[in-house]
Amino acid sequence: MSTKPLIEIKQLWKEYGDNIVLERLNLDVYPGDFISIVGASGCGKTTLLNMLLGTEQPSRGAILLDGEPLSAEPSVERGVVFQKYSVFPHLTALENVMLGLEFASNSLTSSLFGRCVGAGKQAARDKALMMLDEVGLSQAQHKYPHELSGGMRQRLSIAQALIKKPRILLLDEPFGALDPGIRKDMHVLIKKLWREQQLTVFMITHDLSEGFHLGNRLWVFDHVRQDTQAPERFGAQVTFDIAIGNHDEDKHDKLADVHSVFRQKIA
Ligand SMILES: Nc1ncnc2c1ncn2[C@@H]1O[C@H](COP(=O)(O)OP(=O)(O)OP(=O)(O)O)[C@@H](O)[C@H]1O
Repeated sequence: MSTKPLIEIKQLWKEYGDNIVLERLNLDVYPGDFISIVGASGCGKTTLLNMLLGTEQPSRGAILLDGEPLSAEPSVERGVVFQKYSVFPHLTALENVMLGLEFASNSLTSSLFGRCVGAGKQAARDKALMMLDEVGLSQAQHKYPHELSGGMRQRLSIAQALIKKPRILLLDEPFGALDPGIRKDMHVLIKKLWREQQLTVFMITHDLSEGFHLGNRLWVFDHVRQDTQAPERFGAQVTFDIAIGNHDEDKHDKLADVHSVFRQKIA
């Protein structure tokens, strides 16, 4: 693994009015890290993801990408998948993935709706078909989202996020709404894509086992300081940054060690 951080989070604070959500985060993230993020509801996990995506800005401090301040809006370097599917209901699976390419090229005159014709459109279509194949959806290319199962819709969201070949993938409880069996299939898929596409991944989860199974690092968000009279007075921090590693046997032992400590903190 590279010794140079891909992302540096430096003295980062996020406040909404008087509500201090996050305080003084200092973290380095390396290319190829898969960071699982856990913590109690409302402690700022999604807020951090939004800052990494560029839809929210830090109140103080900075996030650096390759040593440079992160651009103030989403870019092709960062793909995102939410728990609720972010695909468009009136487009087929193939069209949804092609639309992902359009966002990447910053052209709103899309190959679906306008100018991009001929070779360009065919290339976009071929790329989208390959991506659908990667996520196991080639048979469903002409289906609309409402004709897909929950797991298939999340596969489609992942295809849409990855068609732009981002270096960073942001996952906000991506499998939270899926049945356990389907979740397992999704774990296999996301691990495969992480390795093949050499992604750096941030994944919020409420399932500690899932976080351990997928991640090579686990961040636990918690409040170091508490004021019960004024809960908004102190922000959450990353209180533990646990190196989980990549070997399933080691993970199993470590999970058993920390399960009882963190169980009540992440529910
Ligand atoms: N745009 C916003 N304006 C004002 N307050 C906000 C905004 N976004 C988030 N917050 C507040 O920031 C805090 C953290 O919210 P966030 O969604 O990041 O928590 P979370 O850890 O992801 O929670 P959960 O696990 O329930 O999804 C909450 O108090 C929330 O009300």
